[in-house]
Amino acid sequence: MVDQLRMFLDRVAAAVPPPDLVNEITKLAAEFNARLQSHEVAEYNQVAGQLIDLPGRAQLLTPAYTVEELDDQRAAGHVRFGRHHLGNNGAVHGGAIPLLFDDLLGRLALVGGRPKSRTAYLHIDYRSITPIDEDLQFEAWFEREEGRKRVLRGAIRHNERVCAEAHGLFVALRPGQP
Ligand SMILES: CCCCC/C=C\C/C=C\C/C=C\C/C=C\CCCC(=O)SCCNC(=O)CCNC(=O)[C@H](O)C(C)(C)COP(=O)(O)OP(=O)(O)OC[C@H]1O[C@@H](n2cnc3c(N)ncnc32)[C@H](O)[C@@H]1OP(=O)(O)O
Repeated sequence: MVDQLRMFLDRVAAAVPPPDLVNEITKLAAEFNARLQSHEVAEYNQVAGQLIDLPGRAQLLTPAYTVEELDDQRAAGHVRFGRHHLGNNGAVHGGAIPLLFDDLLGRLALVGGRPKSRTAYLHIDYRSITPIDEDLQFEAWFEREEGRKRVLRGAIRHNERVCAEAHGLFVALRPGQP
């Protein structure tokens, strides 16, 4: 379902459908929304975003990324942005790139039984165009840990070319802290 929804968002962004088809799809989408509404659960019971074996952990906000290497200091894998994440002229939207890094660095900050943390800051350097519809490689790693503070870095590459780099501070939450 998540794969189909990701594809649907890419198709919606890319298509200029005739009015009859727009009406038909609107009716179908309204029917799906009504059917899902009756199965709504509280945040802590939802599965979207929790399925860590699925690309992008089944969280539709992020692009479908796949983690291929992981230890308690480093993660690496690949990602592909589609038309849904297009900014313009074939390049990924500048807001979609920190979104990916927040997810990657935020997830790595939890690995190895570390307590939950929140992003205190996330700095992005846009080094070159990040293309849509291409397989890109990502890497995330720990720079240092000092008490509750975890400083992580990340990079997205298109083959040998660096597209974007990230530098983030994640602060471990105290018990009961939201
Ligand atoms: C890669 C694949 C791995 C596979 C993983 C497997 C399983 C994982 C499964 C699922 C994972 C699911 C989700 C994870 C994904 C994404 C995570 C995203 C996380 C977020 O997207 S979350 C939303 C955005 N985020 C916020 O909504 C934060 C709002 N904010 C606050 O909640 C507070 O602000 C907080 C808590 C940050 C700190 O507040 P606080 O009161 O607890 O602590 P305090 O202020 O005392 O700071 C303590 C020390 O940090 C320093 N410090 C703090 N902030 C700083 C800054 N900005 N610049 C420089 N230094 C800073 C202080 O200077 C002090 O340093 P010192 O101790 O040296 O004095």
